[in-house]
Amino acid sequence: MTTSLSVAVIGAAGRMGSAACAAVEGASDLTLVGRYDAGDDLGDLGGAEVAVDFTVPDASPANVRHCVEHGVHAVVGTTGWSTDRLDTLRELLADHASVGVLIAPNFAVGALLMMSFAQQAARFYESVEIVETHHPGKVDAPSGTAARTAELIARARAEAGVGPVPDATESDPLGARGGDVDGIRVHSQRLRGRVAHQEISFGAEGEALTIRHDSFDRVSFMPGVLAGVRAVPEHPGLTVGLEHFLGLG
Ligand SMILES: NC(=O)C1=CN([C@@H]2O[C@H](COP(=O)(O)OP(=O)(O)OC[C@H]3O[C@@H](n4cnc5c(N)ncnc54)[C@H](OP(=O)(O)O)[C@@H]3O)[C@@H](O)[C@H]2O)C=CC1
Ligand SMILES: O=C(O)C1=N[C@H](C(=O)O)C[C@H](O)C1
Repeated sequence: MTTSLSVAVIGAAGRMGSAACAAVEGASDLTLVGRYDAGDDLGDLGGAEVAVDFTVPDASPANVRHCVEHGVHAVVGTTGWSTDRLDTLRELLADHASVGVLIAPNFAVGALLMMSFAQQAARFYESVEIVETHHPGKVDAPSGTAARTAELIARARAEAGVGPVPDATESDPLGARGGDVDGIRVHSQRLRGRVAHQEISFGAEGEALTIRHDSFDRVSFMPGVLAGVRAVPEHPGLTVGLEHFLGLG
């Protein structure tokens, strides 16, 4: 007899949370036992074994703390997990050794491949910049995916001994050169009609390489969310990036 894994969704009325509820309800091996939104008491999370968090950067750490302290594994898609926040979560998890938390900047398999390909390419190109495009309802910039991609590229460049990206800009009073994540320029666009898109442009003498991923619909994230839910109970401690559950990390 197969048993069903019980799942709660926090941020259930949001764009991602509502899609996650539908995905869980559509999976024969999972049972949706709770939907929570702003102002709700998370309580025992309806007896869930795994909670999924798609809320807002300022709320997610407290939600995840609540899950961990109640022995509930967590799959987190919410952005804003800075190094400090991750360190605090690691300390908390040290006291709850059986609990697993997955923080996933992007659940779309193509986005994971895009980041992996970018890491591979990073050491071969002197120049690189990232442009991310999202729907205008997004509250944070740059996207978590762009920030993570920039970190991975910067790390790969540093390991290979590649120097700074060349850039002669001396004056940029309007910030037209974009944000700087670990020395990588990141540009954010917010456009009606878009969902989640990213393009990484590499340049070297006489050539260019462009790596692009598009999520046209939030269904693109759902196989990854469900894979995270199924795998997280088997991975106690903190995992950053779904790629580590898919053999891509
Ligand atoms: N990892 C990935 O693959 C993806 C990650 N994301 C990320 O997921 C997050 C959510 O995105 P999205 O669904 O578009 O955002 P939405 O604004 O559509 O949804 C957020 C939901 O969270 C609710 N909420 C706010 N505060 C709390 C709280 N303290 N406790 C419980 N619920 C709360 C909101 O309620 P109310 O509106 O009443 O405040 C809302 O229903 C963002 O950080 C986004 O970047 C998005 C897509 C993919
Ligand atoms: O807010 C979104 O929509 C998305 N957020 C995540 C991010 O910030 O990277 C993942 C995806 O890009 C969609």
